[in-house]
Amino acid sequence: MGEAPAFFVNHLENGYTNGFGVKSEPKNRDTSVQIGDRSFVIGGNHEGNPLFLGVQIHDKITNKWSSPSVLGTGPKPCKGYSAIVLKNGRILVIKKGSASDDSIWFLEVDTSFVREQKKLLGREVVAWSKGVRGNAEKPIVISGPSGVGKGTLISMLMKEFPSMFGFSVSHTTRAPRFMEKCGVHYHFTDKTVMEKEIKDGKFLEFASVHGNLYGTSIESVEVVTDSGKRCILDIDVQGARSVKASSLDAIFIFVCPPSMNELEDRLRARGTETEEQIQKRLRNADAEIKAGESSGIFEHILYNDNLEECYKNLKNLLGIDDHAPVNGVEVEGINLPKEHTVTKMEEKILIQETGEGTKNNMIVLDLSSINGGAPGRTRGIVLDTVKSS
Ligand SMILES: Nc1nc2c(ncn2[C@@H]2O[C@H](COP(=O)(O)OP(=O)(O)O)[C@@H](O)[C@H]2O)c(=O)[nH]1
Ligand SMILES: Nc1ncnc2c1ncn2[C@@H]1O[C@H](COP(=O)(O)OP(=O)(O)O)[C@@H](O)[C@H]1O
Repeated sequence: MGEAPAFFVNHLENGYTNGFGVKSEPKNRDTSVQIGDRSFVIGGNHEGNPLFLGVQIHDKITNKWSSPSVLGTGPKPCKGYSAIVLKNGRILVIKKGSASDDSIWFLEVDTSFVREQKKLLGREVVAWSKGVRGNAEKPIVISGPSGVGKGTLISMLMKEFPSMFGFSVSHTTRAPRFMEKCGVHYHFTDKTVMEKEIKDGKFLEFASVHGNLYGTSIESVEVVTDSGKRCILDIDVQGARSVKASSLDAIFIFVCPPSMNELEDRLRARGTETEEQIQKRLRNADAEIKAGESSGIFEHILYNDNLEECYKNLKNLLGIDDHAPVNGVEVEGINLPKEHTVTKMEEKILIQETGEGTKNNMIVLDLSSINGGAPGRTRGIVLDTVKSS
């Protein structure tokens, strides 16, 4: 058998001067875990925001408190938490007495994503991801040169299977085209606002494309996946490269034109760009097609010559035919008890209901197949109740 049951919601010694700015008793609601020389205290709220649970770090060696940058959307504060240190730089945080779709959270303190963000931001970083039961189907990344037909193919898919696919609405600093709606085709935004949000860790990826800034916010992907739909991202090759390096486990498809002449004709016929912009897009297309075909990012390359044929090939590689079932979200609820103890047994977390008048049921949280992570969602959680006899 593996390691001995180990549980631990350790309160720090009384009377500490904490990062919340006051010398205080640890509050009942605060929870701390120790990793090496550091304690991570989870409680209170983040920068005075009552809707965002706070995180503080205490370094034993320097006896100093610090407030890390907190990335991702974290849990809302509640009546209490259990926390346990997992492998690979994560802390499992269980909200007491919460419904199962909001009870399991992961605070990443030393994962590759967090290490990368630390380097980028030059300061201490932690990142939240929400635990989600089961596995949604992989998001789909579609790239290809401007005018090749990505938008057309995506629209066909969304029209035919409206409850199966959802579009990740990107942010961009380019001006809206005639008929483009903010929040539907893009979130049209200001460069300084977008740069600030990138700095705040709100984006899964971003890139400068044809002279404008484009990016996928973490939220835009979460909105789609949380609704139980398969998320489609229409992003350029640089963005696809970033997504490939992130925790988002996706399918990567590159769409090629039959020829450069045909691409030019399509761009002109669309009538949405000025001559100067068309020239810029055609110049970039060459490099993009080369990168798409040879970068090793894309598992699938589609040639969009005849539209109907290309659409059929797209559906084939996504494993859907005309009678494909509509995928849904699992809704069975298991509420985590307010009073409980938590024990770790290898990859399983045993949550034992305690307290008077309870049935002493045990809930088993199986983390052996989790995937994904911050920023976004940790998927693949299995939750089961073992009734006490
Ligand atoms: N990296 C990245 N690229 C994006 C994003 N959204 C759109 N793009 C890409 O930006 C490029 C230009 O998009 P757009 O201005 O809508 O022109 P279009 O491709 O000709 O329709 C295309 O290659 C898109 O795939 C994003 O969020 N991130
Ligand atoms: N297979 C095709 N044959 C001819 N025209 C096409 C084909 N696919 C797309 N188009 C047209 O080409 C233009 C560019 O397509 P669009 O979907 O906007 O490209 P993208 O999103 O890749 O920039 C649109 O006017 C569209 O109707």
